[in-house]
Amino acid sequence: MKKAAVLGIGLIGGSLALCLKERTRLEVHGFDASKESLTLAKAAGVIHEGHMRLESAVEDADVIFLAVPVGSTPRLLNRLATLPLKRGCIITDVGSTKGEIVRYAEGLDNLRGIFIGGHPMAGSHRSGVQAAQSLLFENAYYVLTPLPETPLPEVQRLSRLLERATRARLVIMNPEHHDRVVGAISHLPHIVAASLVNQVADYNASNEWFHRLAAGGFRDLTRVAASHPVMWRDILLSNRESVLALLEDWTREMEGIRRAVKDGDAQAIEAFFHKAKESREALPEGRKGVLPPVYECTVDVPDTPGEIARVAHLLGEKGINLRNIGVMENREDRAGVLRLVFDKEEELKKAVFCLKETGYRVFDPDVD
Ligand SMILES: NC(=O)c1ccc[n+]([C@@H]2O[C@H](COP(=O)([O-])OP(=O)(O)OC[C@H]3O[C@@H](n4cnc5c(N)ncnc54)[C@H](O)[C@@H]3O)[C@@H](O)[C@H]2O)c1
Ligand SMILES: O=C(O)C(=O)C[C@]1(C(=O)O)C=C[C@@H](O)C=C1
Repeated sequence: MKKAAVLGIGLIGGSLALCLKERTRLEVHGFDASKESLTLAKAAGVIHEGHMRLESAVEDADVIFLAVPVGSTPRLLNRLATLPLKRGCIITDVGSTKGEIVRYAEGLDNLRGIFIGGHPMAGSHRSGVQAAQSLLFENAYYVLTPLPETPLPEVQRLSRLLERATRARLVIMNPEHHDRVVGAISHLPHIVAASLVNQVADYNASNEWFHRLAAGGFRDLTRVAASHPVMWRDILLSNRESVLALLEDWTREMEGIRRAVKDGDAQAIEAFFHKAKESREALPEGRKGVLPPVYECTVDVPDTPGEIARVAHLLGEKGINLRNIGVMENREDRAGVLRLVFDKEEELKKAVFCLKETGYRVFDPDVD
């Protein structure tokens, strides 16, 4: 493989482009409807080459990634179907929904290339190439949704490429199954977060204390309500069936707790929270769950220049090897949260000790 084309150089397309540039030998070409995004991407070294014309972006490409909102993906697939793509090229996407897109691509007889649906289970409420980062997908699941007739060698070729570039965990799923699961753990939660924020915004309109007093609980719960409205509009419309079924279950759940509160049913209320606490605590997190061992911690640092270098220097002085260091993008209001990854548990332990001793606030998922 020599050339990759990434269509849509935003948060996900830009992050993928960075992964491909940093960890493969592919020449990475970007295409975007926004000239500004392309200019930014080129200037920041996210892509080798930027294109406003789709034809030149995908010409001779061995692999094509579609990274635009899911509502725009079918139109882009239509356009690809009119182009003389390289024989045997792999076309994949990163959309948050899979059923509709995979079936659409399947129906395009003229599409030269092998389509394999994809979805990296990592992201952020931020959007645009400015938010792109090459560590975004590390240790996250990356779902591929090939159909039974998709040639296995091509699925393996794409898996290997993505594994190397993103350092994610590749898994294969049926597209409809993906949509039911991701509907429950991503799409419904985004609706609920947005509805909470909207409800409180209405109260706040006549009394500003609602926003002023909003503390950790509200903020933790609603970070994703700041996500891109167009992206989420498209996701709900594309996964309509699953979302409707989930909203029905959600309404039933809310009715249950409403009734328990109304009836003063202490036992039912406690059981409601008890079940949630147990399930939340059983969620696989980092090395505690099904993901492979990751020896990592996060460190709160002041948002000032030179802080990353200071932490790296401190650890270096103690002979502690850092595998990776990155600024976490998904913790609102904590711009200075550094994620440190180590190869060995003992290195993590030494690092946590030394950082705490120096006065840093460190969060170690195994201890805290
Ligand atoms: N944001 C997340 O957390 C996340 C995570 C996983 C997957 N996804 C999926 O990734 C895709 C991209 O999301 P994102 O967060 O990177 O969005 P984004 O807004 O950051 O980037 C989208 C980019 O696509 C460009 N674009 C939009 N329509 C276009 C078109 N028709 N032709 C060319 N360029 C076009 C935009 O200019 C923008 O640069 C979506 O399908 C989304 O469902 C998002
Ligand atoms: O971290 C976030 O902000 C995200 O919303 C990421 C998130 C999610 O976990 O729901 C959002 C959409 C994707 O398709 C995959 C991941």
